[in-house]
Amino acid sequence: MSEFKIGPLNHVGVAVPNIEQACETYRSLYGATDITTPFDMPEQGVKVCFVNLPNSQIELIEPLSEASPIANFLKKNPAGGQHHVCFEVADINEAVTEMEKRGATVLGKPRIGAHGTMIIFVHPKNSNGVLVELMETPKGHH
Ligand SMILES: CC[C@@H](C(=O)O)C(=O)SCCNC(=O)CCNC(=O)[C@H](O)C(C)(C)COP(=O)(O)OP(=O)(O)OC[C@H]1O[C@@H](n2cnc3c(N)ncnc32)[C@H](O)[C@@H]1OP(=O)(O)O
Ligand SMILES: [Co+2]
Repeated sequence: MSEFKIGPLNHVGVAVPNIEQACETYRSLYGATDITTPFDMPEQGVKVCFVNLPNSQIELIEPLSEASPIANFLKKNPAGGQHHVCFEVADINEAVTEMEKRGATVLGKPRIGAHGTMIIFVHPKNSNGVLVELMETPKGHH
């Protein structure tokens, strides 16, 4: 087996029905001060922003339409919920090859994520019910 392994936790994705209200919760309930302005990622079907923390990020995601990959999740969890965890990897193509070699189901093809690097998703059935995102480490990090 190759030496491939996951790196640091980059973010925890949280699906929310209303991103502005969720930002307000992190501000007023938890005192978060560094929250980015939400922006649309139509190719991912979500509006997204980040609650920046000293050691990681919470990624808030709101569906842009019924066709969003998070639409079903929010139907089942109308108040929102923890949606995915994201680990950094050195090389996304190596990640795809190794995940598949190790028997995991990679969902779709590598695509550009919200941090500007390539991402993939691994089906929750492969990791104890947790949807896992793997993202290439941004240049200049670590
Ligand atoms: C902001 C951009 C980017 C970034 O840069 O960080 C992102 O994070 S985008 C995040 C949103 N995008 C994605 O999630 C893409 C990958 N996801 C998918 O392809 C789908 O969401 C899915 C995982 C295949 C599920 O699709 P869905 O339409 O919900 O299918 P089902 O309802 O049939 O679900 C199948 C099965 O999986 C369970 N499930 C669904 N979502 C999750 C989840 N987030 N965590 C854990 N489990 C999940 C669902 O309950 C079903 O289970 P069973 O009923 O037991 O079969
Ligand atoms: Co994400």
